Amino acid sequence: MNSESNSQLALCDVSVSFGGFVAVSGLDLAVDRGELRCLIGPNGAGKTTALDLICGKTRVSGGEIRFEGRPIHELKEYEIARAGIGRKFQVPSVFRELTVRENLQIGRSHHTGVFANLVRFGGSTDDNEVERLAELVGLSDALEMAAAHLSHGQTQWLEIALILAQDPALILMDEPTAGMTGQETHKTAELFNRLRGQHTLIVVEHDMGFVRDIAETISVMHQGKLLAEGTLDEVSSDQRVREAYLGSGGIGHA
Ligand SMILES: Nc1ncnc2c1ncn2[C@@H]1O[C@H](COP(=O)(O)OP(=O)(O)OP(=O)(O)O)[C@@H](O)[C@H]1O
Repeated sequence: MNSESNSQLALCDVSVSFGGFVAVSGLDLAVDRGELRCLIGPNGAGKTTALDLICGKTRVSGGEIRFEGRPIHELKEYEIARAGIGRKFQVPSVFRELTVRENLQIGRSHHTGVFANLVRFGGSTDDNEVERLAELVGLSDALEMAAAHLSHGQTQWLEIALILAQDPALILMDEPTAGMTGQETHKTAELFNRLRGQHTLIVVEHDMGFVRDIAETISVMHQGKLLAEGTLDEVSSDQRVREAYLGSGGIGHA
């Protein structure tokens, strides 16, 4: 396990309740720079809520979250994004009527105003960066295609490219392979392996085949707490983890 003091991200004794229901309770989690951390756990374990707390979508009721050595749990969502934390939600937020290229051009811009951004673009540095991002996520052949015509998997990759366009130090991904075909899931694992080390990634995922393809350290949550941490083999042979997954068909069927 990482030492919290040296970690890029550290959650220390973090809790949150919703109208009396404790969704996250005394959660400790530490992630090092450049790590690809998988966060798993049975339904309702508090995984999405943990991501919500890190990115400021939900406020902690207790405890502390530190990023790059600085407390962030009292910052506003946009301030946390500016500090270098990007979040991919389950529902993509691409501009469906615009092409992949136009989406990426907007994603590259730090200015607001969609059409103003389109007009001011066209410089070769930005073009190169847009093409590099498209290649990274496997969308080079789809650059001139309207986002509305992309497959589900391609739309998710475009969403990932839009987050990468902001170059966040830490990226939070909530079930990135949900609804993908087996082939799309495999390509997503390849993409994550390419991103490994360049950004810190925290990936909430139920697909254990995908987790096996990308995993280094796995953190297992149960009932709002960190239950176990280790390699996939270590956590899947942990008796407490097996018990937590009872009733959901076991860890392999989470
Ligand atoms: N805004 C909210 N208001 C009330 N309860 C909530 C809220 N958000 C989450 N919860 C509850 O907190 C618990 C943890 O939810 P969360 O979505 O974080 O779990 P999860 O581990 O991501 O589950 P899953 O794998 O099913 O997505 C659940 O019991 C959920 O119903």
